[in-house]
Amino acid sequence: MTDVLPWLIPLIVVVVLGAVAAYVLPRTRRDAQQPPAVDRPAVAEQPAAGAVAEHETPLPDDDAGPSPVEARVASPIEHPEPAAGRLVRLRDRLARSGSPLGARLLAVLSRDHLTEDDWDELEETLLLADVGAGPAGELIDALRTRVRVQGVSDPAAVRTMLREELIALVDPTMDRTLHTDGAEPGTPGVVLVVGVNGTGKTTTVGKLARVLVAEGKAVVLGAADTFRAAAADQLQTWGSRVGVPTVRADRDGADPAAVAFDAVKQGKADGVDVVLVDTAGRLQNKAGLMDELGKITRVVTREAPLTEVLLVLDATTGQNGMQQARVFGEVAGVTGIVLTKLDGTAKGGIVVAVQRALGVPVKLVGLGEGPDDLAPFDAAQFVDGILG
Ligand SMILES: Nc1nc2c(ncn2[C@@H]2O[C@H](COP(=O)(O)OP(=O)(O)OP(=O)(O)O)[C@@H](O)[C@H]2O)c(=O)[nH]1
Repeated sequence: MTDVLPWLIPLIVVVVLGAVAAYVLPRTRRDAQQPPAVDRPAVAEQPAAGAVAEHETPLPDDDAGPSPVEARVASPIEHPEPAAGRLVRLRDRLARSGSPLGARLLAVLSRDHLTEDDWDELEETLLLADVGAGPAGELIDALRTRVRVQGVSDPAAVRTMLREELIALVDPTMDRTLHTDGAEPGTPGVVLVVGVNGTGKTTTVGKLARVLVAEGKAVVLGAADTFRAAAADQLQTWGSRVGVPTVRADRDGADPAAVAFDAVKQGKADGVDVVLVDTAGRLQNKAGLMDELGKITRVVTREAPLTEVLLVLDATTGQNGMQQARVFGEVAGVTGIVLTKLDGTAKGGIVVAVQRALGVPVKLVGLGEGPDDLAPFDAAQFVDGILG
């Protein structure tokens, strides 16, 4: 035994050292490869002297609010297709959901001699599709007059008339341009996305970022939904797929106005084309949340003018969306409507009703949960989708 000891002890030391090295070294290397969790932007500056003093809406830096952080996530970058022409998918989606609107209208109109009951049935069909009483009555009157005056009974001709009247009702003259160009030199376009809970705001911001990237635009996302913990992660995931950074708060429940402000500030500093700001879902009867929305609008405007305020409405909620639309219109100065989940309803008439209620156009529609299921709205394509 004493003969073995002199070489056994060094051997044990070598084996132990080897085991320790095998455990520690790979961990150290792995840690060195990890990107930092977050990348803090410069501390937000005060706006220029002379900016409007507003005691009830302190500037983000005065808020003891969050210090928003910008997260850039490295992952394979996707190259989405441009959005033009996507609305044709509506026909397929509606066909799958058994769109009764177009089918029922055409079934009645193809009858030989249209009676009073037939016209009532047509009007009822339009009402069931959420067109709204006023517009439904207008369409029936216009169609009735044309059918009578022109003495048309051929189903194909009646169908053409119906198509024309529906297009007129949806109003092809409305300007549906999405305003994403900066309103002033050196400022990005700023798009604020608002609406009640679960309508699809975050999803829409993510899809819209893809549309803009497909157009070759540089985009920054602002995760001003600090109310729902997972919303910022959800948004960041959308952005990272197309190489778009997300400015977010470093803690839940932070001041959303501060995050929105920092996102726009960051976008301006980076010289991007568009900043898209997601906000928390809010009920139109919750005064505090609606005040908060007003504050976001005012604070963001100090950094750059808002170029578009999009109200996201869930098409499946039908007429309930009308009251929401009106209140948001008053508080947030809505300039365009995004109607989501149009794939999940046969009641496309809500397009007409909501445009009438707000006097602003539907600019985009959601046609599904897929990343590229957001389509620019077009009156004729929409009606063709409904009529099948
Ligand atoms: N079928 C369908 N689902 C959609 C569409 N747009 C959004 N969704 C789904 O609607 C659900 C809610 O979407 P979110 O984007 O989380 O809604 P949100 O308005 O941000 O929600 P809050 O932050 O809670 O207010 C998700 O499951 C989306 O996939 C659409 O056009 N069609």
